[in-house]
Amino acid sequence: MHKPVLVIKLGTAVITGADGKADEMIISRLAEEIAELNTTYKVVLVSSGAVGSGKSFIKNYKGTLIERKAAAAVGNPILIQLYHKHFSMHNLVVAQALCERHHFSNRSQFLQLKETFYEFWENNIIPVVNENDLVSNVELKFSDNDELSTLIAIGFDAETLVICTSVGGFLDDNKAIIRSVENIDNTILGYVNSEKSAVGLGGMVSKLTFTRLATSLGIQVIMTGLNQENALKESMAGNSGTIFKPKKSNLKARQKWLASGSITLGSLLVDKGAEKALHERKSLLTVGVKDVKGIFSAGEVVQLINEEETIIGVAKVKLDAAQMAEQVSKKHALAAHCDDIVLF
Ligand SMILES: N[C@@H](CCC(=O)OP(=O)(O)O)C(=O)O
Repeated sequence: MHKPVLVIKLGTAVITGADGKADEMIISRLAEEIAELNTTYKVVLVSSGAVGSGKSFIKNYKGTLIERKAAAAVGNPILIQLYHKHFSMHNLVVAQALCERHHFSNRSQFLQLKETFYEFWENNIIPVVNENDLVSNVELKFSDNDELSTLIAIGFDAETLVICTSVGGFLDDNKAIIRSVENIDNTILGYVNSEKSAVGLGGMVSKLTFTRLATSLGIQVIMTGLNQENALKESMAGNSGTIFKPKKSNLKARQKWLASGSITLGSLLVDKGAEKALHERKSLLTVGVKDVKGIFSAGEVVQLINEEETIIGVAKVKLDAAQMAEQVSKKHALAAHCDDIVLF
């Protein structure tokens, strides 16, 4: 039986209580629901909450980056033990997958990750993913687990990404949950404020950015809370939370992976001539690159930005950021091959 991939992202505020510790009631309910969903989907859990679960072990914790790293390293095993405890009651085994950015920006590393996840599913094991905070420095961090779960959903060509949040869905100006969103247009963007939960990293702005990318690549995104019985089932049936409808996408798996690079940190500013050539399916030469931003290695995916500062696509580059910067506007070196470029 073909099982589509279902990615479920759990924000810090939905799985931890006021004391910062993981809420076992929520995890137990989740285990019950996932045991059922596991019969029809290949499930991936992306769980935040490591910092919250570990921060009480760090003296005078104030939330600096180094304290967060240490707290996450303590909190991750605590969290995974809780998942193990509650999921094993439903004969489900969990595996911990701590990811870093290069596991996504480098295609061969991503394919290794993918192979291992398929091995998990073959063995009826549920991967529980989190960022490997311990070794993620400022420049290379994911912005938050909304980003990580989106990269996973795109890379695995998921049918659905469920983002579980403490607000229970996407709210309009009257704080009422909008049930269904066809297009993330200016009206929808107008409802967003930049508030975040006190404990999480990502706010609604980040959720909407990633939701827009995922839906544009054919993935249905659902935002929901978890504090009611059958929360996942109800939201997937359209009875609670918000469903963001997917767009039709004809991109192949590799092109989707390339497109997911539009949320990486590097970018190339291309001139008008190069933009025209890209639309004629030509490769990108360094002479058409006006500026280089961010840190990236050869073989990674970066955004392509035109002179009007619009993101026009993504490219897997042949040179690293320093080499690219050295060649900018001067030489006709190959910056990205046309097969490695996806325009939006
Ligand atoms: N890796 C961090 C997750 C940070 C994060 O993205 O939190 P959230 O915005 O609540 O999903 C942790 O486990 O605490």
